[in-house]
Amino acid sequence: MFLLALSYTMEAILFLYRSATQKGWWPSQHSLFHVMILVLTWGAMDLDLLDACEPSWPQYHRTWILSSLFETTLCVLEALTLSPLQGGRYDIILLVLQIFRVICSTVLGLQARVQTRREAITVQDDGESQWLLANETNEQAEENSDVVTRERQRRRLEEQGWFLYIKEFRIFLPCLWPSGSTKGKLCLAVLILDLVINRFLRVLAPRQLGVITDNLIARDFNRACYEVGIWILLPWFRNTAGPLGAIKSRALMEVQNFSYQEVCRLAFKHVMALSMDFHSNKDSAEIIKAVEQGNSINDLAELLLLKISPVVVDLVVAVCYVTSLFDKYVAFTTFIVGISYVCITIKLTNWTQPRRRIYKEASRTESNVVNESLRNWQTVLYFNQVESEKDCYSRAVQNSLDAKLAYRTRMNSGNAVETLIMFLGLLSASLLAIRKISSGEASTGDFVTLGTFWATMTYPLEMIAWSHSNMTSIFIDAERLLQLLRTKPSVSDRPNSYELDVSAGKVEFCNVEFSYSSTGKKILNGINFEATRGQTVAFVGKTGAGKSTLLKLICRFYDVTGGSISIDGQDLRDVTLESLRNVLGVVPQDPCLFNQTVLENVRYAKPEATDEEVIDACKDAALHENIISRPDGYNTKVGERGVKLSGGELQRVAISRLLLRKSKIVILDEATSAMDSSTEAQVQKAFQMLRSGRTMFVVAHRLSTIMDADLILFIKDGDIVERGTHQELLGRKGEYFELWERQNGRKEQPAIKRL
Ligand SMILES: Nc1ncnc2c1ncn2[C@@H]1O[C@H](COP(=O)(O)OP(=O)(O)OP(=O)(O)O)[C@@H](O)[C@H]1O
Repeated sequence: MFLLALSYTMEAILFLYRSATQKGWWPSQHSLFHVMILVLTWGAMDLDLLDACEPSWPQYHRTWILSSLFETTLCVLEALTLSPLQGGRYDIILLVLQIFRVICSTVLGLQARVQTRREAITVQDDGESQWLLANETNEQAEENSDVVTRERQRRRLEEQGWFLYIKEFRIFLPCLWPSGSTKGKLCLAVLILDLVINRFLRVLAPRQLGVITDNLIARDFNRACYEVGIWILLPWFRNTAGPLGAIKSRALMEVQNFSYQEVCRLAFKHVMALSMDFHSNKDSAEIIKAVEQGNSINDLAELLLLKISPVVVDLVVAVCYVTSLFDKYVAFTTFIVGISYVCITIKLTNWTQPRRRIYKEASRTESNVVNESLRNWQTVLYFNQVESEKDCYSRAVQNSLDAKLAYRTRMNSGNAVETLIMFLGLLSASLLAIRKISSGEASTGDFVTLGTFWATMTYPLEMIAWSHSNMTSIFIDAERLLQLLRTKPSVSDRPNSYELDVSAGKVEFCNVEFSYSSTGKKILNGINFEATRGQTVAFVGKTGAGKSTLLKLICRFYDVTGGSISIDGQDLRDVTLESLRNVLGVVPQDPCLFNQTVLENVRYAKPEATDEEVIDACKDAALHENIISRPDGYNTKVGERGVKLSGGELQRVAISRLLLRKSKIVILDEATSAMDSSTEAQVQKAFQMLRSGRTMFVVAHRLSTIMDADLILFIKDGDIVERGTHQELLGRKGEYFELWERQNGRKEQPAIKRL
């Protein structure tokens, strides 16, 4: 850095000395460009470094690479203009100084690159471990929350720059590349071909206008008419309604459809595979929104293929073409205006982004508020809170509108600055071109060509800047989906997991301990018992004792934190989740139904079941009469989550599913709690039939329903405090006996403390 500064000082002294002694005080055109480059180089570096509160290696990397590019350009220009005859001592010293600076900035750029990579590896390790930590210890409903993760991603973007940030999105690559589809590949080839043809057409159209102007000035009208014909034809070819445009649109649609489908599939599959701790901690509206916004990643295909890659080609072509028309100075002006435009636009976009984030957040909150209120409509009415909900929603809408206004204001200011740069650029290029025409080195037609071509040249520049801001938006929208995809399920198949083989149906709990990661509180403390085929094990105890948790562990919604659960000697953690869930039949505490017909809901348990099988299952579950009494019978729609059914009917639909599926291991979590006693008695009969040949686990508060269980476990604060059959437990006269007596009215219920 010190050497570079020294070289610049020496150069400044030389420049002043030479101007004063050899060529007078008026600097040459070449010297002016020289100064311009210096200002731009250091301007760009300062902009980048000053922008960050704490400059980091990626920023040094960017600035040195930029500096090295500018210096190399300058050096080449210097070498080209230096003729051996004219080149005096000072010019040669100047050239040597420039070569020195090229070497210095390149070395510094490479060093910064190495440091950037090192930092990246450290941060990645850190990130990975945090994710793994998150999954293994499952610490975080909160830490894993959107706000924290988004904030961390935003910080990473600021600290590491775009390159490393974009790298994180590589998991979307398979969705964008149609590897398995010949049609998709063909469409990509069409798009690439269109790009190549378009590059030629972009230059030919302005050139044609110049040729027409020259012909008109030369009064060669016949030739001018012919050239006009070609001139009209060229834009038509390029037009979206032209033949090329139509083919391209079709191919683009295919590619976009492919990526859209792939992203949706990937997101859905991943979210469905996530574990219960994730689903119980996340707001489903938030997840849906994330998947929806993640679809904007599809636009990436279009952006990368059709917007960014052609821009580089267009810029090179523009510089070469303008050089051939006028000279390297006009071309260089174009180039410099382009670079400044892009740099400043990127800076302005970064300046606008925080407001965009706030706006997005506010609009998400707005949709969450309305979602929550609608979902809890009944609760709102019970507590007469319509007014307060309305106020809350109005506030959310107002916040969203304010945030939108702030974002749009910043965006418009940025646009004004960008347009100003382009106007100034056009002005300088036109003045330089007029100088060439006045000296007879270029024709009037060339000026017309430049004017028309400027619009063509500015388009790629605008496209780079637009792509940057658009890409920022795409990535921000996709951030949420990225978080989801990076969240690994806390319960998943182990690398060597195998298919569960159930023969004796022996389920064994061996010193099982468990605590939910979100609270860390121990729920189960060393549970031991076993059950074999044909046996029914019932869990009883006070609410919150840990009964449902035991059932969730059999389903492996969570992994035990101590001890083990096995089925026929196979540890649940070693078998595949799919094979485990294939042998389980569950009636949960709060069954959920799809908003479909009763028939479809029951058949969900066994898609290949015939209508007769479904009806038989419903009859066994004492549901048949209720269904046929409805006008649409089995085709009655049950409403969202089954709201059109009573609590008892809902439970019976769930029981019908279970009876239809005939699983080897049956789990009933207060399956009949919402039924009247006569319906319950009918359902119990069905359970009696189901018992034989199956291992059954039952949680029940009404002890009369589990009296004939082979083993009753009384759970208290995560421990089995009593075990045995109904008669044995009654004989023990312990906690179970007390509960039984209370339920049968022979003992007083504990007094409810009055407030
Ligand atoms: N997802 C969860 N995260 C954290 N704690 C939980 C979670 N689910 C349950 N708990 C807690 O674990 C304890 C045991 O809950 P569990 O549902 O197993 O009780 P239970 O005996 O089935 O109660 P009930 O008879 O009321 O259904 C309770 O204190 C409960 O608050």
